[in-house]
Amino acid sequence: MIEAVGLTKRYGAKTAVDQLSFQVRPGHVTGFLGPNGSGKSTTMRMILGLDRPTSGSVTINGLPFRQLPNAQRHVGALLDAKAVHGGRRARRHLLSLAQLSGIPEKRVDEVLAVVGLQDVSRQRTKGFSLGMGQRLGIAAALLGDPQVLLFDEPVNGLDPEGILWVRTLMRRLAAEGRTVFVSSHLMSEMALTADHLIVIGRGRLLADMGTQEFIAHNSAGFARVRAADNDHAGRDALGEALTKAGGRVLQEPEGTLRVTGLDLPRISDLAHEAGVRLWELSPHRASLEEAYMRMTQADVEYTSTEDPRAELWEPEPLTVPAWEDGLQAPEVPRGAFFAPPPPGAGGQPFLMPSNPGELAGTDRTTTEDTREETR
Ligand SMILES: Nc1ncnc2c1ncn2[C@@H]1O[C@H](COP(=O)(O)OP(=O)(O)OP(=O)(O)O)[C@@H](O)[C@H]1O
Repeated sequence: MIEAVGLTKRYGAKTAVDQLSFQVRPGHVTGFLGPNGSGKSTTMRMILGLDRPTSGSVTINGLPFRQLPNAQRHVGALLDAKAVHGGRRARRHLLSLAQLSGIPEKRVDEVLAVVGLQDVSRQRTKGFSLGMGQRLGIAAALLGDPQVLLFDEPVNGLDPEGILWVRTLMRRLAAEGRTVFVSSHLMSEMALTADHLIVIGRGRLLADMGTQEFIAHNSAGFARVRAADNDHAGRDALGEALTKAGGRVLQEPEGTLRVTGLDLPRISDLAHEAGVRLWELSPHRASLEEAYMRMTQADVEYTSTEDPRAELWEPEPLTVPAWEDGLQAPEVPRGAFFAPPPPGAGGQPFLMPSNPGELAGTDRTTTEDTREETR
């Protein structure tokens, strides 16, 4: 287990890591996310004793890295795949690392086989592609068969087959009961690989929770409701019924409704009562990328003038339908979830359910389960 308590690092006036406290537990792949410059690498370097905290502490299995006896046998890390002397042959490089830690030579050949570099093991690393370099870095991390593994951007430069391989490897290492801590900017990959997330922004902790719970808490969930094609009257009648029942309804360009504030069974009942045939009634849950963008929005240091991320939230122009005209905007409860107001909504907040699992009956169980696991 890795445990950080009040971990802080300042470089002059710059606070790179600010009072971070978290635990990375064995048996899980824990994703470490944050915008550029948010302090991920600095945190990893402090975990590995390469940087000294200004204040606070971080331990691995109860001890600071530098106090771990034969640390390479306990902790393996990939921080910078390019940090290998280009004139060295891959096997020679691993062999010298092994010898420094008293690791037998046969382990070198084992890890070369694990990462698929056995056929190029006698080549100099300066001829290696970025992906081959990553594989070599992962081999070095695995050398001591450690219980704790840290990977900084391990899939950087890998092709789809390589990415799948890393994902499978991480999950296998965690299933063996190891502690796996991995940073990445590839959200779709993190959603598939990590079961727990630690998210930081400007050096501060933003979230420490299960991946599914993170998505549920930071995404604007809604129900998509589509009346049978050409049944415009039915759609309008349904929209009115949903609004009267307390739902908030927005209309997509082709007429599909986005509904918040009502659960799926209730929407189905209301459609039935209004005599409207439905061709679609589905929960919409945002992706990890969308949830992540939403959470870190305020903590991004480097942005282009025109922020392309805005499109992730509302790619299509939504309209407030006629049946919402003249209605008072519902009061927004504290801690509610928001999406940017759609065009024409007069700047009113788009009310999201106070319980993010509310729209998706099945998701609620998942969220609860994840919370249970987190405890
Ligand atoms: N040695 C250093 N001296 C001064 N400032 C530093 C040093 N190392 C990091 N920083 C600063 O600390 C902040 C955090 O940097 P860090 O590399 O930890 O972020 P990161 O989350 O890993 O970023 P990225 O995702 O871009 O790799 C940045 O503003 C960076 O400029």
